[in-house]
Amino acid sequence: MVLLRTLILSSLEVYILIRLSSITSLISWKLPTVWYPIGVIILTLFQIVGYGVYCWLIYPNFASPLRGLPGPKAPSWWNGHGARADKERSGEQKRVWARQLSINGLMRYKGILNAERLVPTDPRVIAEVLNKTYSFVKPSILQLSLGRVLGNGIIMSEGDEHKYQRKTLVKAFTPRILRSFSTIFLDKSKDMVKFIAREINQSGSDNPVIDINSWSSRCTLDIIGQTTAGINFNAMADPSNNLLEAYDKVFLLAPTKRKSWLNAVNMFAPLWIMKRLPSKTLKDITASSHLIQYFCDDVIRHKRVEAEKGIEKNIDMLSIIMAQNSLSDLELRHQLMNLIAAGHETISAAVSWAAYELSRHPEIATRLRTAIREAIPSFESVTAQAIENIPYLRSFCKEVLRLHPSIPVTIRESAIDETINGQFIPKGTKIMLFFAFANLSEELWGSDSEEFNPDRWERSEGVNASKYANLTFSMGPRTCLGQRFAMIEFKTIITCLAGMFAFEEETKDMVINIEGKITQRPVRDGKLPLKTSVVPGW
Ligand code: HEM
Repeated sequence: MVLLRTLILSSLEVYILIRLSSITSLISWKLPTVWYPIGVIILTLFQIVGYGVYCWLIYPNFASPLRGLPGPKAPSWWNGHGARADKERSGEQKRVWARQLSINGLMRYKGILNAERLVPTDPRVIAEVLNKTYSFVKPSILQLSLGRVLGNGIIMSEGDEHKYQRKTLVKAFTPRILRSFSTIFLDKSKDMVKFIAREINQSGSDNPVIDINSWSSRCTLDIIGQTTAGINFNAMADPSNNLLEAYDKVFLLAPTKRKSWLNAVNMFAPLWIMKRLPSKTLKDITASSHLIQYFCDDVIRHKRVEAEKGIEKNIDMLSIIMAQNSLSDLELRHQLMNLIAAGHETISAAVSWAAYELSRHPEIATRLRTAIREAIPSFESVTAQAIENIPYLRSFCKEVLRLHPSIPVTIRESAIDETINGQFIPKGTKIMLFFAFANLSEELWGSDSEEFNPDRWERSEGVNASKYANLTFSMGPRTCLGQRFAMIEFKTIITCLAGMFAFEEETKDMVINIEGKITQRPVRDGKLPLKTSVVPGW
């Protein structure tokens, strides 16, 4: 668009120049026609370079209406705080800056090539941005990268389209439907426990090292397949499952150095360039993305045939959405891909964090196991109803999600000139919403806000004191549609895992990285290696 505008402008300028020169006889000789397009190209290039220099050096330093906002001094005159500041996803560095500079409202920093970023540091200001939903939209760069694999489903749609899609999808999340899913949550969680117990048995050791990331990912994929479309991905029984591999590749779940480079290029380069890059990883991603699309199309086709024949199977989200007859098959494919993506990795990350915290806090693990076993006498007798009545389990799960939100940051871009906290925000400004400013706020949660302590949920501060204290599921018109679904599923998986097993770090104070493209989880060499043992007597 910018290029087209510049081209039109340059053509006009060349035309005016030539007209003027002939009128005022500034050019006494006659230019051959071939020079006209060359003139346009040269002028266009000049203007593009000029515009680039303006955005890079002049706008952020001398012209931006946001330049007076408080923020850290950039270490580089040409590259602000660099790409690393943009990549940091937990918000830890931004919280340090806000604390050092006593900023409580809006902070500004310069990212890669001096690009301006705003960071609301007060939970109320984060909420204001989230509530002005259609003024602050998902950035176009995200549309390019994520939209490319997810299609135009509920996650990436905006405005009236989003309202319409949400109204259609919300019918698949009613309490009645969620109740019917609890059997699936339970069956799959129990299957996972049996598979892990078998792995322990076969290892010949009482507490072998098990990759919990792999199990959490496979179990949650099986659950989401069954609940969204009534299909069995079979990821737990078959770890070499095509679809599981495809999801890993598309979402770059265990990024290698090479993959992170591609990821960065993918953020900026147009699709036709990405498609032509001679890279095996990229070809794999495209093939995987196609596999997921074909798979979804196939499921939709089958459902249509079944509906025509009047075959009624178990209830699932896709059937409920299709029964409304309001979406085309292509739209259904996009929604199905969105639901599988949104509901798989998020819970999988939460389960990994839960196991990691259990391994680091044996006293909490013992207390949780005792609470579960007191409420439910044996593994075979676990029921959905019993799970709902264990207060310490609820506190434990909420604390995991508070301290380790599966999606720690979300980005918005102003679609129009707007205001935040009374400050004028020009169109196109990028705003980084780090949930840690709420979830880890000392003001809201006390001086131990960064510690893992499920007991805080019994006290009156934090979430009871402010509705902005826990933003793990975001808020406003785009708040997580699957929040209740997620809580029931999470509690079910943790009941089975923590009720049956004890976890221990592979080595004392094991160093982990926090990785993932959209969700964040604890990782060591691509895995979460925890010593796992069966605790007898259940
Ligand atoms: C621990 C689990 C989960 C967490 C922490 C979580 C968190 C979030 C967050 C933070 C957003 C807002 C993202 C943004 O605006 O950029 C979101 C949106 C969404 N989530 Fe979840 N989620 C979880 C599980 C689920 C599940 C299980 C489902 C469905 C089965 C789901 C479906 C969705 C959908 C459809 C949206 C888009 C809503 C919209 O834009 O209107 N989520 N989630």
